[in-house]
Amino acid sequence: VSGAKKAKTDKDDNNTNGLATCRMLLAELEAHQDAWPFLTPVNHKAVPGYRKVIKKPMDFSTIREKLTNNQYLNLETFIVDVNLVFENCERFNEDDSEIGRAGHRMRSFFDKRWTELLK
Ligand SMILES: Cn1cc(C(=O)NCCN)ccc1=O
Repeated sequence: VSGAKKAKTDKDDNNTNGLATCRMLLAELEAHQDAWPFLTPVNHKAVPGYRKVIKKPMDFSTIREKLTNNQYLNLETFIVDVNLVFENCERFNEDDSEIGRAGHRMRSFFDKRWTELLK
């Protein structure tokens, strides 16, 4: 019947909610040589001012945890968290610093990859 709704299963291989794409993108971010500042949560005890300045900390291991716990509805909600990593980095670090430059390189890598994958 034309109106019959297709039952959604996790075997839904047309990747409708983009979670396979999220897994692929996160694996590439984690493997990138410039990922080191972003792999784990910033240690706010070791980084003065971080907790006060950055209201919504985010890092790749937290994103991995959320993905594993099925907390991302779709690619869009995943991209919001990845962009939060880079926004926090730009807010807290000088552009002309090791971590600032790593953040810019990671952001341009990510932008290029997800736009390629979505085409
Ligand atoms: C993203 N970010 C990371 C650090 C950091 O120290 N990371 C640990 C590296 N081992 C400090 C400030 C910051 O914005």
